[in-house]
Amino acid sequence: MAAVRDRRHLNLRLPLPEPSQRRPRFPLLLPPSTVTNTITISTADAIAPNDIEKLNVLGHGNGGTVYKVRHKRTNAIYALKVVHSDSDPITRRQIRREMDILRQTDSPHVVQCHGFFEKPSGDVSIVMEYMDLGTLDTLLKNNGTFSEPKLASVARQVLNGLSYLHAHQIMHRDIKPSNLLVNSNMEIKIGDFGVSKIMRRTLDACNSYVGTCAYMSPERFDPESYGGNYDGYAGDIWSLGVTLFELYVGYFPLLPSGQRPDWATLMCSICFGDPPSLPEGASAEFRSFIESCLKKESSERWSAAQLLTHPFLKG
Ligand SMILES: Nc1ncnc2c1ncn2[C@@H]1O[C@H](COP(=O)(O)OP(=O)(O)OP(=O)(O)O)[C@@H](O)[C@H]1O
Repeated sequence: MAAVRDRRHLNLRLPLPEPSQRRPRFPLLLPPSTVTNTITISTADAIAPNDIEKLNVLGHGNGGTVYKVRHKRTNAIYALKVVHSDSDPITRRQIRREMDILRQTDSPHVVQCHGFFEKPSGDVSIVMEYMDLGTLDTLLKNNGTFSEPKLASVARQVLNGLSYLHAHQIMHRDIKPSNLLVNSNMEIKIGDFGVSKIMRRTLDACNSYVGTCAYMSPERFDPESYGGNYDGYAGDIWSLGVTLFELYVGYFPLLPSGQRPDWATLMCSICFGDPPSLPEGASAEFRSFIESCLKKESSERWSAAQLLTHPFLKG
């Protein structure tokens, strides 16, 4: 197990850089990527960073701090993700990657981006739509577990987002409750593209070890045992299956309830254990849906487009 040999620290989030990765070419017209001191809300309404007032901190991620902000002139509310100039190179690379991806995505199921700016000080910021209920992780902690009808709605929306991303050769690689944003219309949008990857060629290798370990598929933990390069699209589906399972039962399903995850235990559970089974009481449709996401063999896992036709989502 090369993966075991290579890991010395118990770190659930392992964002290793990809030295060979270059900024991708985009098929769509993009805003200028050079240093700019303005935020482009629309071509007719560009605002300077000074036009934005920070209201409060919404959260901290590996990649920086997210603030709730107000546009002073229009009163519009946004979320502003800031990575400071003194952040480590990996973090700075991640926010640039996120900017690159958000520049070319346009889906109701992917968080919308309203602009970017980079201050002369080196701080890099992304202005995003504000999702007023936070993330699915917040909802789980505050409101408890999700019913099957609610999960079907979550699954349908996330799969629409994944289907869009995968059709554009973008793999998210870090699907988990805290990266799925929610608003009070119960719209779910995929966010945090810091470790995502755009596949420039169909046969591009995708073997970097990034993302949050707990939600990683078996073939990402141990690519050698699973035939070499992993399929990142199928990896996103595995992560969605774990996420939905967790929202249903209220705890991370791949470890005994309450156990603190360490890397080795996780790896054994994901790579050598059977996929978890839903508790009694789950419907046959939901059980079948989760099984279709959590096939250990990635080639047997359903794609996002296939899952959108699953009977569980028919209601
Ligand atoms: N568009 C948004 N609207 C409202 N809140 C947001 C938005 N984006 C992020 N947040 C809040 O900020 C927090 C931090 O987000 P961020 O994307 O930086 O990191 P994360 O996904 O929580 O963590 P990690 O980087 O470790 O994956 C989120 O958990 C969420 O609570």
